Amino acid sequence: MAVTLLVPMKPPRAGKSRLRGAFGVAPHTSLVLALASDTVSAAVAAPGVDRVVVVTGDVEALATLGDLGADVVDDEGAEDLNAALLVAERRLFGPSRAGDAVVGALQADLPALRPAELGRALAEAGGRRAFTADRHGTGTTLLLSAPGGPLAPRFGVGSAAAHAASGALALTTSAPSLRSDVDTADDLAYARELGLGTHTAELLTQACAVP
Ligand SMILES: Nc1nc2c(ncn2[C@@H]2O[C@H](COP(=O)(O)OP(=O)(O)OP(=O)(O)O)[C@@H](O)[C@H]2O)c(=O)[nH]1
Ligand SMILES: C=C(OP(=O)(O)O)C(=O)O
Repeated sequence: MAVTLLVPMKPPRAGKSRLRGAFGVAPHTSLVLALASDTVSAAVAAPGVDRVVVVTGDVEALATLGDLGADVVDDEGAEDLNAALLVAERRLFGPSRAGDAVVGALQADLPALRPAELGRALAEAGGRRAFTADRHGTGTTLLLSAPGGPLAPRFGVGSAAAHAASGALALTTSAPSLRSDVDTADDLAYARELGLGTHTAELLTQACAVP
């Protein structure tokens, strides 16, 4: 079963506004890129993942994610996150989603992500449309289609309940690193306890070293 993971991202200067200043003097774009670099590196290495595709309105600003093994594609001016995912799904698989490929959406702010935990979630889904809720139980960090089926994303406030209501299976595998997206400074502290990936850890060290 081939799994392609879409990783939606606003242009880095615009995204993750709630984290502005959380890394002291580090530029905001560096912070957004570090979080995404750790996410992409782990996703590319996860068992069962064939392809990782970053979907964004600013391909140029995120080109370095290509060096980590992701493809970076334009969201064609999509108006929001769900629309950007639909644009990429259509672009990669065509309008009818023929074949048995699984498409997923993975949040770009999972700096503690462990490849094995993502692999366990894919294995538990086992070809069913499924999702992982974030550690608060309200948001969604990963949504997977059934083979050949539509992703039908419902990201946004209360997305875990929305995905469950749409018939997606709530995965129960213990995967703290997959559930720990970083929207706030508190989330960053939590991910730090789990163990940050090298890009985010190094940026944090540099930011703290500057008086
Ligand atoms: N390509 C694309 N990605 C988006 C869009 N809107 C949100 N995203 C991305 O989807 C993910 C989750 O979105 P949000 O939780 O709203 O995150 P955010 O807007 O970056 O963060 P805040 O500004 O703190 O709310 C983030 O990686 C966003 O950058 C969009 O219109 N297009
Ligand atoms: C958009 C979502 O993510 P976040 O927690 O980053 O706002 C979501 O969980 O649906």
